Amino acid sequence: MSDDSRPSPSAGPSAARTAAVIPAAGRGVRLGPGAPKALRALGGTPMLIHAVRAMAASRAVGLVVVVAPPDGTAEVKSLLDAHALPERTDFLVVPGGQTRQESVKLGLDALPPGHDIVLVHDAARPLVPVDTVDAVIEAVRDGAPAVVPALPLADTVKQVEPAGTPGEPEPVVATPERALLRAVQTPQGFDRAALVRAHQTVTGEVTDDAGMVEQLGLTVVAVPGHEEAFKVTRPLDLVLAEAVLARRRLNDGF
Ligand SMILES: Nc1ccn([C@@H]2O[C@H](COP(=O)(O)OP(=O)(O)OP(=O)(O)O)[C@@H](O)[C@H]2O)c(=O)n1
Ligand SMILES: C[C@](O)(CO)[C@H](O)COP(=O)(O)O
Repeated sequence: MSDDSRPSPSAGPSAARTAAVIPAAGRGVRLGPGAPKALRALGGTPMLIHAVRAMAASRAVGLVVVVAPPDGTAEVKSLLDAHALPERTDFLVVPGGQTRQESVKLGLDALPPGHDIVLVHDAARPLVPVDTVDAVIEAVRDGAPAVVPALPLADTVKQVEPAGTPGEPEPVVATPERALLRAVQTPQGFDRAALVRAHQTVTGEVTDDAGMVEQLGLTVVAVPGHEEAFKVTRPLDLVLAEAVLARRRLNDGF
């Protein structure tokens, strides 16, 4: 899986101080009918296993907490047992909640002491490269309380007055300056205490964990994301993910 000769933020005495929480409890409604999204196959292997391997590929990550569909913890444990994973990494499985926010909180609650840096990574981003994971960890180690991998946008973005009914025309009210915008990915990396405080105090709808830390008034920094860290959300994303995986296998010669 990982190249042990690669320099990594994990090489060193504090190697086990980073934990990764993987929210994997969503249904995947936008992907269409079927098993919970994280359990669906990508290149013959459940998406969740790809995401777990992506986190464990970083030598900095000593523990991975998988937040499973509430009725799927036993299945997720069996999947982790059945697939090859690095021996240096510990794994925990906990049941998730009704929202992503709840699921991340349940993962955080299960974290044992001793991990000062926490990554939160969507199971739905199975193909994030290890260099991106390491860059996020490095930026947290350098002192940022919250770090997001982010990419510039290819599309122009419009702010609209949302129509009540899907398909109805929506008045455009503003065009934010694209050069100032970024599309944010995961893993997002955190000083553990800041992330825990955010999940204890911030209420209301948020779509990512860094946004919660932002609401505490703490600094969030962006590091370069990666195009292969895209989120598998709709059926076409699955086609792209299969293609990326096929290209990797070709390049790796298997
Ligand atoms: N109650 C929830 C909802 C989402 N997630 C996780 O949060 C990540 C990002 O969410 P998204 O891509 O929106 O997944 P789903 O909620 O499954 O997708 P959908 O909205 O299409 O149902 C996914 O790894 C998903 O499993 C979670 O752990 N618990
Ligand atoms: C956390 C996230 O992946 C950052 O882009 C995203 O906000 C999750 O959104 P979702 O609608 O819950 O998939």
